[in-house]
Amino acid sequence: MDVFFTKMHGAGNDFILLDNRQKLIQLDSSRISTLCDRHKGIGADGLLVVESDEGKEPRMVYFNADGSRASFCGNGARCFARFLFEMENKDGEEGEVCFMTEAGKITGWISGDAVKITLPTPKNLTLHIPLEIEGKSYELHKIDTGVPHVVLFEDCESLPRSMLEEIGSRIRWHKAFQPEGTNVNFAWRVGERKIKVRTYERGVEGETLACGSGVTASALISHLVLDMDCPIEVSVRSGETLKVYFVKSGPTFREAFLEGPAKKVFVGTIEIT
Ligand SMILES: N[C@@H](CCC[C@H](N)C(=O)O)C(=O)O
Repeated sequence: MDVFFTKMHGAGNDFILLDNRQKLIQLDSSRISTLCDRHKGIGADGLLVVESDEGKEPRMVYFNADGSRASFCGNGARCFARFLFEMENKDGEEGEVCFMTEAGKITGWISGDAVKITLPTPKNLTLHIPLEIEGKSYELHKIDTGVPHVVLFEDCESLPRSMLEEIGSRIRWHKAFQPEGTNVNFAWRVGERKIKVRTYERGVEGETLACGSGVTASALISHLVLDMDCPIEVSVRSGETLKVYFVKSGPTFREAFLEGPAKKVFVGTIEIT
C-alpha cells in the first residue's frame, strides 16, 4: 500500500510522520528501521505516528530509528505539535494543540518557526553518580525527562564523533543503567545561561544533531549542579539553539518546557508492503 508521509526536523533531529488515525498502516520494528534507514528508506532518527480513538485526544506514538518504541521524544513532540496543528487546519501562524504520549499529556504552542511544548514531569533524579570506564572516572547525573538520560559535564566541542559514540555507547549499555539503558548527554557551559550539548541517543545508537529531552535533562542538571538560572539556552550539534524553561519544586522540578525550531522538510509517498 502507498503511504503518505511527512518528513520534519526539530533543530536537526529528524523524523518521519505518519497519520494512522484510520488504523490502516501496519508497522513492525523491521519496517520502521527500514523506513528510517538513510540508504534503504526515507531516513530519520525516529518515526512518529498519529493515532486516535473515537472522541479522544490524538496520541503520539514514537519509535527510534532501530524500530524500538520509546515513551517520549522532545524534538519529536515539537514536530508532532506542528504536524497536528497543520492537520487540524488551524488558521494563522500561532496556536495551541494538545495530545497524549506514553509519558503523559503534552501541550504545544506554535508561533512562526518555533514550537514550545510542556515536557513530562521530570523524575528519577540522582546526582553525582561515579562511574569507572576503562580506567577513567566519570561523574554522571541521572534524570528522566520522558525517557532516561544521564548528563556528564565535559567540553566535547572538538571530540571526534567516533570517540563520543564510543564513550556514549559504553555508558548507554553500562550495567548501572540496565535494563532500560540510557541516553547520554555531554554538556559544557559557554555563558551565564548557556550550555552546549552533544547527545548519544539510545535507539539510534549514535550521536544525533539534537535531542530535545536530552537538552532539557542537561539544562535541569545545569541548574542543580552549576547553579544556572532559568531559562537556559542550549546550543546543539546542528548549530541550532533550544531554550529550556522550568519550575522548581523542592529538590526537583514541577514543570519543564522546551522551545525551538520545528520545520517541515518534504512530503511524499512510500510503498509499505
Ligand atoms: N530524540 C529524542 C529522544 C528519543 C527517544 C530516545 N532515543 C530514547 O529511546 O530514549 C528527543 O528529542 O527527546
